Amino acid sequence: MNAAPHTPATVQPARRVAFDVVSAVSRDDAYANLLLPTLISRSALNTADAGLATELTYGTLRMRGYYDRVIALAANRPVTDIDPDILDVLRLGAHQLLATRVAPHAAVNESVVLARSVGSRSAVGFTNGVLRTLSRSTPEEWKERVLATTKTADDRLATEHAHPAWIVRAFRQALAAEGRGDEVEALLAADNVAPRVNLVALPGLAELPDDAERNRHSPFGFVLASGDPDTAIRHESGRLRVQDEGSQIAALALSRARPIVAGERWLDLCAGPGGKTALLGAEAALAGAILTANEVVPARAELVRRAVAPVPGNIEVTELDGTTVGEMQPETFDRILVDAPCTGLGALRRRPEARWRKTAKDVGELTKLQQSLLLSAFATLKPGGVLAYVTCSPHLAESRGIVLDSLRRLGDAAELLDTAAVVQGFVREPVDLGEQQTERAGTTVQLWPHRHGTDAMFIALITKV
Ligand SMILES: C[S@@+](CC[C@H](N)C(=O)[O-])C[C@H]1O[C@@H](n2cnc3c(N)ncnc32)[C@H](O)[C@@H]1O
Repeated sequence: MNAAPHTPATVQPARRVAFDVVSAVSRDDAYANLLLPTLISRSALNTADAGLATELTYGTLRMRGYYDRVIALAANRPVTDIDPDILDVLRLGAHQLLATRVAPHAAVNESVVLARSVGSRSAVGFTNGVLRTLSRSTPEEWKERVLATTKTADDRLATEHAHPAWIVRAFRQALAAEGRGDEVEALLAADNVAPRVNLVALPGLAELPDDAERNRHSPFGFVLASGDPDTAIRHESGRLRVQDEGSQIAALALSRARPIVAGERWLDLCAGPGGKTALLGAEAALAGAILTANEVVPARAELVRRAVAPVPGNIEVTELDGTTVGEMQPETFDRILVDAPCTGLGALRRRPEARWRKTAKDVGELTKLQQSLLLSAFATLKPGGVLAYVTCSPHLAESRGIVLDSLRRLGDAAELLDTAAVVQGFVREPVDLGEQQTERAGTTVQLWPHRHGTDAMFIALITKV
């Protein structure tokens, strides 16, 4: 057997953690953002090792599709013919060799030790051989070779930026709808850069800290120039929260759609885990509105209760199926947020494995639920009230498609508001929204990671005539 000389005897703890997470994601559909912190703490990794484990895990999961194409070339066989555990070892090794500063001999040797702990003797030799082949060419040479095997322009983009081709097509269509189809590559690249931790200071409840670097658009959003976000959040007992800037803009689009009259009743129909509820609750409390939150999954409803604990106003949290609320409580609320369950294609930069888990089929199933939640919300909206339909997906079927279909079904009873004008009215800097498509004088808003530095949130404000 030709295992490398000087191979360490045991698997380094950071690499063990990274492998355990990557393989649990491949095998058991585990969520890396939940499992990784658990395993880091169980293995008592120091800060440097925790950083290494995080980088190896997230980098490998994010670029998995690309690494598989490289591995197939280096191994001279399809990755489906490779033992799943060994394939995960190779993916971690490929990430170290192609995208990190880990010394090539260390990347190969550590991978061989890992392979020995999970595979047969022949698998150890195979791992050694494939990674040595890989280490003999530069990352640029591998990229050239892999891209030479692609057949279409979209396949090339999908391969280079490690996105499934159906997602590339969906992104291109959504960008083309606003005359910006040529931005698709910038969007794919933005998805591969982990964003800094973004926070919100709940209005009326917390001040921006001294070392806050303010968000470009959200009046309450910031990142910390220095210091640890967790410490700042603990210090402010939840009045500072982690929240993407796009989510803040979506919640504020509803609360700022028109002046608030004291005593208004608001509903957050799909509230879990409660990020937007907390911001809406703070806005409601400032103006004397009464917020109810609803979330059908009990464990997530519990997270909403925790999220709103620091917010005044006794926010009630119910656990109803949102699709039934319209029938049960007709014409009850003045403002409603429908932050619908969606594919989450707008938040891929924060969920590295999500792109490989979703399929085009998920879109069809979700649109049925989205449509019925929107129609139920419209039924529980008072005449003259405002509803915000929001998704963290730019897929046209989940965003504009649902809105246009609902407007068609609701006829003269519903009107799309000028959502873009509402958003431009409260943001700190004007938002570049591309070409606006108007629908009976109304507009929608689509935010983008590459253009706005936010998740790709979609927002449509609808009123009941
Ligand atoms: C996109 S998430 C909401 C995120 C939340 N607004 C926030 O900012 O933290 C959608 C939520 O809708 C919930 N949901 C799914 N089906 C539902 C239904 N039929 N009725 C109410 N909530 C539902 C999901 O459990 C999930 O928590």
